[in-house]
Amino acid sequence: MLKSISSSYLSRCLNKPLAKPAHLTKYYRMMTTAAIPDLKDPKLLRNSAFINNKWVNAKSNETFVVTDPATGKEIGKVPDMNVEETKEAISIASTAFKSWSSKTGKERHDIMKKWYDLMMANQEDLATILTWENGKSLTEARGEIVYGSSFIEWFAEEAVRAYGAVIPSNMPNQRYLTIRQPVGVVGIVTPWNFPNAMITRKVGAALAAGCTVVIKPGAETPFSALALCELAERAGIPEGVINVVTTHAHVKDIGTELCTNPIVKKISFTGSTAVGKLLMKQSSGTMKKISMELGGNAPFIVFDDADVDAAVDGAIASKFRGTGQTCVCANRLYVQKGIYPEFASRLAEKVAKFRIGHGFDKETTHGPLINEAAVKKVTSHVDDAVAKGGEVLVGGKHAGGNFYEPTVISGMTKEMLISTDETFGPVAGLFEFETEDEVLELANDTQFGLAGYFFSRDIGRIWRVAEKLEVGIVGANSGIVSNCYAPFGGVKESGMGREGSMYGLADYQNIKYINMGGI
Ligand SMILES: NC(=O)c1ccc[n+]([C@@H]2O[C@H](COP(=O)([O-])OP(=O)(O)OC[C@H]3O[C@@H](n4cnc5c(N)ncnc54)[C@H](O)[C@@H]3O)[C@@H](O)[C@H]2O)c1
Ligand SMILES: O=CCCC(=O)O
Repeated sequence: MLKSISSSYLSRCLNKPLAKPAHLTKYYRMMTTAAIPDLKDPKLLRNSAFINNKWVNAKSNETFVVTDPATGKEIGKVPDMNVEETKEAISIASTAFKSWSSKTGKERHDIMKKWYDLMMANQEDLATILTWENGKSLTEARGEIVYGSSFIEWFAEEAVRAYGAVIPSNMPNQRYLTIRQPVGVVGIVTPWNFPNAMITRKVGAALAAGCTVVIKPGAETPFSALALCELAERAGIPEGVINVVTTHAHVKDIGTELCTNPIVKKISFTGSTAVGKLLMKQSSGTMKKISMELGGNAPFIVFDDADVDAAVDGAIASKFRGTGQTCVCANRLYVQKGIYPEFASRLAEKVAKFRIGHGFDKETTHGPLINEAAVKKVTSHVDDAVAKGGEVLVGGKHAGGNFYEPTVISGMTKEMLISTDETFGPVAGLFEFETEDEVLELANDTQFGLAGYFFSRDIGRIWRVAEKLEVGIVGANSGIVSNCYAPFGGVKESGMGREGSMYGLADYQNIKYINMGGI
């Protein structure tokens, strides 16, 4: 690696000082004054679990508090369900499976389409609930509702396309056919960073295939999951097809129940690689089908021949979406020597204009991190980089509460924590490189393989690099890669299975081969 450039050099490139923007210190005012918008339909804010289309409390009457990550203030309490209640939900889902799986694809399509329409009709309320519990800006939350709803629409349309095959036979008196059947009850465990879309991406495919589900949402963001249930019921989704068990204290036990209960035929998980490995191990005893959407450590490569403006915009979109808390966020930004100063200065200049604050404040571009643990992790990554010689160009400080300044660090090296560990926060660490071979080796030197990005205008290089990156998703001259039409999923320790797209339904189906003899 080459020696990093200095900030004074960058300043000269920019022809102005890279001073820290004063507005970053104003977030306290925004944080405490942001008013929570009234919901047009207050019934969407439910504070009970949802089993068999009934709103239920924990039999123990245990609850847990959900807080606004921007202020630390309580939003409300939801039931802390336990293993017994999870067993009941699984059994109810199993009963519901008989009738839901017997419906035609068109019947399932019609109900799911109504659900999609209701989500879009209630976009603003769903976004408000999402911002409140997750912290992302209202603009981003509105976008997540469109994104999340799109999976219900997409899979409603896929419900009628569960084709089988007729296979040419080698026996004159036999015919070979395949049909696709739903796997059964699915246990779904989702994280807080996309409280709507991580649920709909799984539930859309499951329901379209004819499966029924028991969902355990992230404890930080149960209200988005419950609002989806309220709309599902209004759309006519029958009793027992969608069940949500909320918990904070019993996460491990409920996870174990979902993974070991023989009625559950599939586990679909989105979250950290460590928990994914545990759930997979626990599921092996009953040989469940598995989908794992796990952690990433995405490389973002800018070659000398890139369109710099496009690369900077791509880096911002990829790195700072959700305040850096997405699994496909760029984690290591590799910039070729010839373009490094220009890219670094332009990126720093744009990041300096970000405005952190409460997600409901109109001026906020980036919300808080989810909790104190996240702040600690980001702080440790920045401190480690600085201690090992990294130079902070913008940000670099905890800004109080769960806020961390959007940060750009120059002069990263592979000895630093960020090169191996997913930061999951608003820190863009810039590594300088010289050759294509060198950067490919660096980019692939990780056990993760979810997303990888690069910017180049050389068509040969675009093919080469896209083929050589060891990831499930490539952004070639593109910083935003997620949509319902394309397959989402990783390789290596980033998981298995694909969500969304023409491939997503198959993860919730078994192929049955029928040998018809006596012909
Ligand atoms: N690949 C993807 O699609 C994707 C999407 C979002 C997040 N992620 C990853 O998720 C991580 C951040 O999310 P997180 O911190 O909430 O992850 P996490 O693994 O801690 O939690 C995810 C979910 O698992 C539950 N959980 C935690 N321990 C459990 C246990 N022992 N048994 C059963 N369930 C358990 C949590 O309550 C939550 O619902 C990052 O690594 C990120 O990359 C991946
Ligand atoms: O955080 C992971 C999911 C992000 C996405 O769907 O783009």
